Amino acid sequence: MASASLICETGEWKDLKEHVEDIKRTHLRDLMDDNERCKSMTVEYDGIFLDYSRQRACQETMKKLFKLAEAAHLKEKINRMYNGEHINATEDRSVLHIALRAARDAIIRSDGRNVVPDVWCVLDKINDFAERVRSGSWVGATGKPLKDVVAVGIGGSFLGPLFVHTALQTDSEAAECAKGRQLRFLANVDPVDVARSISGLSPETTLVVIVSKTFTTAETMLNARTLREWISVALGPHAIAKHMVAVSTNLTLVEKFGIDPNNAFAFWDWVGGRYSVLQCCCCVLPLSIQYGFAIIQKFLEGACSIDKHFYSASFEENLPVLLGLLSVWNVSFLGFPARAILPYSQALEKLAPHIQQVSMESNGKGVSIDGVPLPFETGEIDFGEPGTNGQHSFYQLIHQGRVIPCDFIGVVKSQQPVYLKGEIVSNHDELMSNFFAQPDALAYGKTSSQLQNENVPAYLIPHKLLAIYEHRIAVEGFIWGINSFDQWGVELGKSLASQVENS
Ligand SMILES: O=P(O)(O)OC[C@H]1O[C@](O)(CO)[C@@H](O)[C@@H]1O
Repeated sequence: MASASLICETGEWKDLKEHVEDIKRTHLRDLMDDNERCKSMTVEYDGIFLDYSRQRACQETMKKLFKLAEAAHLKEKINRMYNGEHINATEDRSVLHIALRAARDAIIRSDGRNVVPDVWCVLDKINDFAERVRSGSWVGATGKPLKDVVAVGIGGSFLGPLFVHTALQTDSEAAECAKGRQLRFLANVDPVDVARSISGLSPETTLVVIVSKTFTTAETMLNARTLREWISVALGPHAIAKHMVAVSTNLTLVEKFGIDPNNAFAFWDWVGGRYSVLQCCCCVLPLSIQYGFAIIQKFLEGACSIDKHFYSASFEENLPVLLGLLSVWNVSFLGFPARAILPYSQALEKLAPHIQQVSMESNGKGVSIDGVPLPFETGEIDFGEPGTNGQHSFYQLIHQGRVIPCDFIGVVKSQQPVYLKGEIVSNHDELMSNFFAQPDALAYGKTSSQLQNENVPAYLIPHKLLAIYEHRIAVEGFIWGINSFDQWGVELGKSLASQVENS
């Protein structure tokens, strides 16, 4: 008999299990015909419009999921996270990525200390450093401005910054700020990735930013040594001080590597590696050099808006809570383990790879946070591509092979409007026609003309999306009663790899 502390032992869980039979007797088409139900399944906050009416759920389902949230003490767990309690029990740490984007005057405590001033001290240092590099007052060993950056990191120290860079590259305001600059990423230990990351770059005009929370990750450290060699051979060992900086919690190892501690940007162990996309350094440092701090500050403000919403909105109006509960419903009750992330925006091309890590590394667990083996599966198998590319790739399986819950993400206003003479709609509206049609094709729901009459308000902005997914993943873990903030399974792989390397 599993411990009573497991969520699957509660009456609320069993009630939902029985409810599955009711839902199986319905068809999504019928659920979609119930206008009152569909209207009750839309929520809007700060320019994000969520329509979850195409989920195989009814209002009764939602009521039962809110009761499950109570049984899981969801609100208490959110409060404990925001209060800086060590909810990452296995590593005895707070989980305070919300502090990374808090307003300067906010008070967020970890172990009794308000950490927000520390965050802003680093943000101000980044702002100053980025401005010096961008303006040319910080130059390389031969006196040339550093117009190119190679960010070395892997996992959350790579996928998040890559996602944001991909989203900003085609934004006209951001692109203007980045004129004449290149930002490259080096993640894989494969020397092909090294070659690609420095192809066409000169050491004289390149700044290497080593991004590593631990400063021990084997791939990152070998890549850092490889680029250190590339710079030293071209410019001499003394050049390291001008061409390499680091972001890490481990300043001792940063200094041991040969980087001046004054050129290191510290961050804290209360930030999980994959939750660090909004980390002052992992993301903000290379991107502030590329685009300027002002653009990135908007990004932080967007995430902060979602943090406030997640903390204060009722569960019925709470975007991350609704999405997290629906994920639990799909995985643990309807038996749909996968989730497709389908942004109808090429700028969001790297959202799915990033969320894959945040979600699957957080919630792919086999024991509860108390170490009790779980009699049910947790986590989602995330995958996705931007629309309409995915429609010409894997959608067939979703249409006629399996039921796969999908996150269709649409953006009202294009970054790059194009409207050819003689075309019925603009290129962006051609894209959005598919955005509206596909969910209905899958759900046999409303016709596209009905949908187009709907008043889909303000556009999605990437940073709010990220914060929503971060908190949605935390909600899933809180409900499943697991630790979404450690990754011991991955650690095992790392230690085995170093054993193989040594042998
Ligand atoms: O930033 P670090 O310490 O180099 O770790 C890189 C990545 O490796 C992991 O620890 C395991 O994949 C991730 O959580 C992290 O983002």
